Amino acid sequence: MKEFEFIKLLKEKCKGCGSTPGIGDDAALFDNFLVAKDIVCEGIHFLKATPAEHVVLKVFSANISDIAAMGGTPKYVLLGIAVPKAREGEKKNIIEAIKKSAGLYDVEVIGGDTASASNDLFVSLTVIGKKGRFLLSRSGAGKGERVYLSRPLGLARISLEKELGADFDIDAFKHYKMMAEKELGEVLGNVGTVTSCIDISDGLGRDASHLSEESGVKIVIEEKRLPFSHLKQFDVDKVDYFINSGEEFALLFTAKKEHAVDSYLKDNGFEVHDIGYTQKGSGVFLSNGAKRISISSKGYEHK
Ligand SMILES: Nc1ncnc2c1ncn2[C@@H]1O[C@H](COP(=O)(O)OP(=O)(O)O)[C@@H](O)[C@H]1O
Ligand SMILES: Cc1ncc(C[n+]2csc(CCOP(=O)(O)OP(=O)(O)O)c2C)c(N)n1
Ligand SMILES: [Mg+2]
Repeated sequence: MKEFEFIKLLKEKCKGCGSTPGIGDDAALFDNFLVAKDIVCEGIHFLKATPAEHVVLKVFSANISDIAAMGGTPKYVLLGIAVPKAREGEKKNIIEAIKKSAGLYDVEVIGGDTASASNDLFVSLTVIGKKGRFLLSRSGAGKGERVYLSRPLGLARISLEKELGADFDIDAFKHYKMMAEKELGEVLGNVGTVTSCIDISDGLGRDASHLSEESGVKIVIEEKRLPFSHLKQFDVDKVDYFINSGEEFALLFTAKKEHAVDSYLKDNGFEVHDIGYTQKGSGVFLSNGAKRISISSKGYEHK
């Protein structure tokens, strides 16, 4: 049973547990507080050889990103960590990295849990944030809206492949340094015209498909609108790397064209990209002239 089937079954079984709204969005909402949790595991999100300080920043970014995707402001985190013997010498660096990451995102570490681990390092956060004026969800997109992306995608995958041994001229640890869109998320949660939002953790295709499914609309990404200049120096299939790069922590969101959210954001210092539109139907498609291909499953899913 893979990740999304597991979550679907769990959601069915846990229906009626009393929390509103519960499983299904980037964070849950309780009394104007947003709560989210993400874990990173050795061998899955990072390697045995990866310095722990990079791992710590990644787990912060993944969690802060979920609050940004709901239009909120992250405030507090609880940190869970299990450190294996082999990383004993890294413990002081880990503490420094926690302090630095919390400072970068202006959140306070208010608790957590610490354990030893037999072999692998695990780090997890629970993040608590304040709701913005408007709650952004995966389910609010309507048909006939524009689809916006906060920044170009692809470099996280290229740098991950470099860490895994590929010969790219890029920092092998860049994918640990992809920062969450904290400030943009706060702005999006206050404009009032953003209809839905999700962060890019698995990849554009798969994350757009979560938004498409939850909102009940088809999403069409227009290839000619995708910004590719950041991938110029890399000898890769630019479209594939753009739509199939996870752990980017960019935001994908929708709004009606007449609300000109992109111009408003530009006036406020955020240059976002208008990459496509929604329409009646289902699925996520990449269009290039008359050609349309399904990209709903382009991205990462845990086994
Ligand atoms: N083990 C779990 N127990 C309860 N809820 C879960 C679990 N794993 C995932 N979820 C919930 O399922 C939804 C989708 O999870 P995920 O795809 O990991 O979202 P995200 O990319 O925001 O972390 C979220 O609402 C998340 O809280
Ligand atoms: C060693 C290693 N292999 C593969 C990856 C790529 N990778 C691992 S998990 C993941 C997707 C995002 O992780 P997930 O736990 O699903 O985050 P969430 O969607 O819950 O925020 C990606 C792209 C990696 N970072 N490191
Ligand atoms: Mg998650």
